[in-house]
Amino acid sequence: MRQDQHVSIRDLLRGLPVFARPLPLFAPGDAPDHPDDLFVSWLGEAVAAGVMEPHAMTLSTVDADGLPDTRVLLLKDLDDRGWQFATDADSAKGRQVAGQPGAALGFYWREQARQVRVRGSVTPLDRQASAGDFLARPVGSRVASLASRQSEVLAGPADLEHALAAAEEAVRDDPQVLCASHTVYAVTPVTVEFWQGHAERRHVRLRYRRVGDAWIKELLWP
Ligand SMILES: Cc1cc2nc3c(=O)[nH]c(=O)nc-3n(C[C@H](O)[C@H](O)[C@H](O)COP(=O)(O)O)c2cc1C
Repeated sequence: MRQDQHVSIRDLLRGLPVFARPLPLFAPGDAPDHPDDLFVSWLGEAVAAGVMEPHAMTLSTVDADGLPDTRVLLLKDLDDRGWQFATDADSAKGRQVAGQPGAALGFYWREQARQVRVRGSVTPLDRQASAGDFLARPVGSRVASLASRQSEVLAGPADLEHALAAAEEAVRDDPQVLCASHTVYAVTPVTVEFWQGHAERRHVRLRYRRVGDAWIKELLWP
């Protein structure tokens, strides 16, 4: 990169507005005792505010060499079993969580300058739950999962086309066919942090920390 290009990119980045819009207020004193309840309430507010894909979240994991990795996934459910996502157990992330179950989730709802961070450990749900999740997906998604060797090197588009055609046929022959590697995982949190951005950087941070069966709420310096 040339020096003059670098200067103009830096100027571009530093000139971009941040949080220059009306933002919601967050009164942490009124927050519920359980982080899931606050998440559900914030998610509802994100949906109402028109946030695109508010259920999209980063999942960060660590590989066998201790190198972090991250990617975006969809949150599929949230209940007593944890914060759930579905993916291929043979994918990079599937192998990473099998070796090192520590993981983090991150949501960013830019329209509201809200961030939610979850840290905890990942465990697969039982085969029945994963099978049920798989069969509930639209046929195109099932075909794509059956065809995919997610995260492996793809030699060329033709290989994908062949795999998709074979998967389509398999689903036509047996609409109940399962994808053995399709797995629902649950993150059991140890901390969940809610962050409300503020134009003058008076951000509000509320962290829930699990102690035994209880949740401790604490404010954090922004
Ligand atoms: C908005 C969005 C939603 C996604 N949802 C999923 C998902 O639910 N499950 C999944 O396996 N990949 C999903 N992906 C693709 C992943 O980001 C990623 O490319 C893929 O899972 C392979 O990741 P890996 O190689 O680290 O295992 C999504 C991507 C985006 C941008």
